[in-house]
Amino acid sequence: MFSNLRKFGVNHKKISILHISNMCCCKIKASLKRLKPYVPLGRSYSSLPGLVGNDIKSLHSVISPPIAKIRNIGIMAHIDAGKTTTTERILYYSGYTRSLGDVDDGDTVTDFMAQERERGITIQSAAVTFDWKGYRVNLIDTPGHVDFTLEVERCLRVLDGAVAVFDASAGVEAQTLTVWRQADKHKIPRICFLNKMDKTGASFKYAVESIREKLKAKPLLLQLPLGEGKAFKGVVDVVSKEKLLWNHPSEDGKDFERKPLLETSDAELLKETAEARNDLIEQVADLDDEFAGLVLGEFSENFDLLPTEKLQAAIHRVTLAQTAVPVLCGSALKNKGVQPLLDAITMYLPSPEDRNYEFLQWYKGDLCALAFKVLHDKQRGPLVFMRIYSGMIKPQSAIYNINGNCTERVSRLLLPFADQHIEIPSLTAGNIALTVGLKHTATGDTIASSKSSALAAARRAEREGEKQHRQNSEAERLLLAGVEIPEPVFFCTIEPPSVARQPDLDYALKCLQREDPSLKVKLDPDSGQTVLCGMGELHIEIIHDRIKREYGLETYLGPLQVAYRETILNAVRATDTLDRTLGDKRHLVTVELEVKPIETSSVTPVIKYAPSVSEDLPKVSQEAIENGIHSACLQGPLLGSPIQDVAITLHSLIIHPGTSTTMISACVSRCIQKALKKADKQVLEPLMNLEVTVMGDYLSPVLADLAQRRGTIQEIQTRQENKIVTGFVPLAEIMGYSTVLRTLTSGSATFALELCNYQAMNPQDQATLLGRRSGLNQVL
Ligand SMILES: Nc1nc2c(ncn2[C@@H]2O[C@H](COP(=O)(O)OP(=O)(O)OP(=O)(O)O)[C@@H](O)[C@H]2O)c(=O)[nH]1
Repeated sequence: MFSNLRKFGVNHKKISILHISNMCCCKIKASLKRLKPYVPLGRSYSSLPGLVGNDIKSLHSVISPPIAKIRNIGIMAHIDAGKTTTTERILYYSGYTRSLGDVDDGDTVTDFMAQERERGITIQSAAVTFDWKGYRVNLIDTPGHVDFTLEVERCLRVLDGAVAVFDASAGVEAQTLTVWRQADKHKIPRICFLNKMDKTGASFKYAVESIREKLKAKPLLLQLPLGEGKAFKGVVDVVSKEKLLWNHPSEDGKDFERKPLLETSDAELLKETAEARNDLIEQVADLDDEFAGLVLGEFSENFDLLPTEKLQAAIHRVTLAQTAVPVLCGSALKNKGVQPLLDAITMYLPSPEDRNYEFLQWYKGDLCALAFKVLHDKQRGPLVFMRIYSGMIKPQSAIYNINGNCTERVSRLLLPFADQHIEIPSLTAGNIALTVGLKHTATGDTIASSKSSALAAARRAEREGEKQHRQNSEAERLLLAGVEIPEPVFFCTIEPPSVARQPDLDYALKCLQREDPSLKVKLDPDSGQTVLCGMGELHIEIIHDRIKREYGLETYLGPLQVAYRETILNAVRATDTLDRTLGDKRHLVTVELEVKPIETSSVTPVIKYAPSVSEDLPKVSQEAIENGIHSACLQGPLLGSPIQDVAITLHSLIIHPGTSTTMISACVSRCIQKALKKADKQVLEPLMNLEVTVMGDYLSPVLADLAQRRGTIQEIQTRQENKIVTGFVPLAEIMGYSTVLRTLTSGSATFALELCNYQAMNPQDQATLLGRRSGLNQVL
């Protein structure tokens, strides 16, 4: 581990011990993989199909494919399942790259950010556009690391369909479960690709069973593998009863043999395939009435006569309805099975018009788009990736940002093609566009053609909402993103190299926040230092790295700290009076309130008013009171952490005429602080769901170590020769875990972490933490 990290350190000239330990997060393999220096891409790309020189006319036919022929697809998976390798093969076979990229060599197209190449993990989702057999495929590569779950969810929002890639030797892994649930939430039709069929331990049967059991999905086996592990040589197409053989393993896999199974030469295999096909037909017939009619009617006697196209059409419908998932298999690394996967993407996953987006009716053909990714390009400024749901975007035109309530101008429109971008004159519904010139649009913003168009859409949405008795606000109805941004769990201070460079740091952080809404930046009110808050150690490390690389700023990070929360254990009342004369004006407020514990798991306090207060309370005073409450709850009395699980009731409020709203807020805030100080207090710490995959031989030391980390084991399952340990562990105990786990297991274990909730610390641990924070206890 450390030798790899040192390599990283050398590459970056200077790297602190802190960063080395920060790097050691979450997924051992992720950090260990391929820390390589940045090498500019020496890849060769093909030009767009049908594009002769820069001929705009031929370009027009290329950029406006019929909507039925568009597929907006994402690839999702657990880390290391092979998303990037599969994407690389897809780009190669579709003709967009002329050579094969390799994650292990750090020269893939989608991992185009420098850090991605160095660390070998996919941080940013890059949208890539290519064609396959007359279809336009926009492919978004989603990251698999737990720190970037938000990024995955945001990308899912703009997809019409997804391919879930699995490591066939591991089946369904922790991160896939998370992403699968997110895809369920956004109702995204999926197909499964069991990758790594060439790997020792690969098991088609096991992986299919784990899809059935863990994902609670109905797998439709469209293929059977020909051999497993080293013997894997191709697949059988169950639908067409053909075998597909990649006979030359050393070659690029472009050429393969597709032969019908024959009674004479493949009797056994044909029998097995015919059985699998009959099972498939029955399964699909159970889920699709139209197909059931066909099967029970003219083909009931002999399923063999059932035309392939009819079965394919029914599988398409069932996939769209999400009542089952087609399953395919292959080995991206060994160049086997990727072309049939591409066929399946075009055949079974939906086009934009197959998806029923409710909000489209409100726009009536006007522009409606979602900005799902912002990148900062040194030459061109911010580049905003947009999914267009309806209408059209043109360069040199104005657009209206609903979230930002501002009008902006698109200067240029580009077709995203990894790190090549091709200028285009317009882009229509269903497509993914890359816009240049938008100065304020951030990731997650909804775009309309103009303010009046957005207002008209809002009115239509309101009428619809009234019909269905929905209570959403105008903005909520129109905003498409709907991605909840989780609260950060880690924070640390960040300092520029000199005070003079603070504005540069502020600018860099502002840009990075536009790209990544899960990054929070705040000012420490006591020290005046800038504080970075992120979703994980790796997240903060990457932000630090990008500031150096992209903005040329060598910044210094303070120690990484866990974001604790606080709560109270009993109800308390407090009264406070603020009496201040400023100039000739007297400001006088008296407030009496009660703070009591409730269970919400939220840092937003529940606010109540006693009837005597709520009568005749002017709106401005109410706003001032609530501002005071919210600001007081941001900093608890124990650690200065946010207060969770409280309800605040205002019992009395006396305001002297002429008192400013600022003074009302200040008095309420002070009174709450007073009440919180009187209450019995409790520190809450982030508790993580942990899944460790470890060889059986190393199980005991891993369990012993987890016990020392205050971990709770929930379950230990056996998966082939591995043990899968699931449980909970406090986040504070898991920093730098990857280094320890590696030492304990000779590098053979992997782990995944996810925030579960905030739990009360026991009195002893709390006392130790408070002692450490106040400097009284320096031992730990
Ligand atoms: N044996 C085998 N190894 C594979 C296959 N596909 C990918 N790999 C290897 O698995 C490792 C991970 O592959 P990636 O393509 O980076 O996986 P990923 O899912 O994109 O990983 P992240 O971007 O880090 O989430 C690399 O070492 C690949 O060479 C396969 O079909 N067979």
